Amino acid sequence: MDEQEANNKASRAEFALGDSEDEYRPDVQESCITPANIPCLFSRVDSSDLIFHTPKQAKIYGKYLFGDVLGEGSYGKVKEVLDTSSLCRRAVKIMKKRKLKRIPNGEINVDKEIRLLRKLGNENIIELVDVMYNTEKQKLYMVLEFCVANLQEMLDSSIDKKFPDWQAHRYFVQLADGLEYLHCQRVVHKDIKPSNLLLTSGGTLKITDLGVAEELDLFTNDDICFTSQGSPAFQPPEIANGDESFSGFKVDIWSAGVTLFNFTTGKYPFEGDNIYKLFENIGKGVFQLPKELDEQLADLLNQMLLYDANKRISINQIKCHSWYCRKHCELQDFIQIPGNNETNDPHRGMTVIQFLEELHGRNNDLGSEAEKPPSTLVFMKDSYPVSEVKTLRAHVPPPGDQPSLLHENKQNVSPAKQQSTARSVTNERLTLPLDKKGRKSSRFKSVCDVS
Ligand SMILES: Nc1ncnc2c1ncn2[C@@H]1O[C@H](COP(=O)(O)OP(=O)(O)OP(=O)(O)O)[C@@H](O)[C@H]1O
Repeated sequence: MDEQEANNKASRAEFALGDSEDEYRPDVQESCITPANIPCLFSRVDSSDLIFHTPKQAKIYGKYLFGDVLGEGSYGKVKEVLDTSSLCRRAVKIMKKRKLKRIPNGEINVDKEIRLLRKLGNENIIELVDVMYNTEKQKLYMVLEFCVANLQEMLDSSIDKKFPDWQAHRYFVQLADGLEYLHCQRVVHKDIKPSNLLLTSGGTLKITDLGVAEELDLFTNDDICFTSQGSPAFQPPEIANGDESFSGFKVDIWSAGVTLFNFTTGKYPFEGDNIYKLFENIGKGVFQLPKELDEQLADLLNQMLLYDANKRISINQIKCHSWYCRKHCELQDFIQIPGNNETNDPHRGMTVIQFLEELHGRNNDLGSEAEKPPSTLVFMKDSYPVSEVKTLRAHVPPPGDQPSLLHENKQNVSPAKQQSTARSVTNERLTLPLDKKGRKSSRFKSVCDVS
């Protein structure tokens, strides 16, 4: 037997297994390898257990580069996108025509939402940036300003499902501003609830989802409505009792009252095992406020959840109420925006980065540490074009190089600097009146060249 053959024999024997699946016996002779032993070498896997990880492909539609799914509603998915011309982070609601046809009033509601959002413009109302229609795929894209979270997610993530008083007050003030604007434009929202209140990374509240909103006749003096399609737990007694007509504005006041109740107690004023029981309870209008609740807050809630809509507090009166006008000390810890469970990202960073890297390459090819372009922490407000960011230090790549990209790159920043930056951001946000988030990642990005 020559040396080569001896080596082969030895290596074959190395893989001959013993009785136990994990035990291998280098001493077992080649003759011991039989077809019966083979299953021990390759454990059997059912085809249904096989998961193929096909790499995600970058997708561009129009000038938008698509990122991950942000959430899904009854009308369709909402995805994060990057406007490649302005470098603004956006959200796009994708709706299939076929699905809209199956939803009662689906197409009418979407048409109405687009029409309304196009004409509205207020800091506390979500901005519609663009609308696109793909005739081939029969899909409608509503490009919206980007928000980092909705208030329902934040409530769900907190231990007792509520906000501290001052944080609830901060959101409620913005909700009242947004509602006041809508009512001045003679628009009744009809579906105010925490999941329809979004937050930008700067902590600004945005009222969204105007799919069931109603634009009142400009030439009449009243706010009488005849239909409602809002979420049951947030509906007032006049709707639960099936009144034929009702004041639209007072419906929004009631829903905002249920929302404030939920913000501050973690509960709902009316509950029921099914919609009939729930409407029966709302219809009676009797609810309990927790005894420990702040007196002024209890008074405001009682006035917002007044059974008689004619006597229910108006938005102007809310803005003069003592709880509303009072300064609220930021004593308790605030409820932070939870991380993204899907992507395991505690900071909800930009999900388009992976696709930018796929399209333009990673920054692996950078030379030595000394040759790397400077990496700078910049304040990047999600809705501002990067060109407006004063602290941005642009690296102009040599001709022929790939274009520079926005890239999250914390490695180039010392841990001490990261920590101190995070601290100052948190403190800064705590003192800002509209700030709620207090986290660094979505606001702070580092910019480095990727070539
Ligand atoms: N502009 C946005 N920025 C970031 N996330 C958003 C934006 N708009 C919606 N989302 C998220 O996408 C998800 C789906 O929103 P969508 O408005 O389609 O449905 P919904 O209001 O949750 O449900 P439904 O439409 O059934 O009432 C939600 O989790 C919402 O927080």
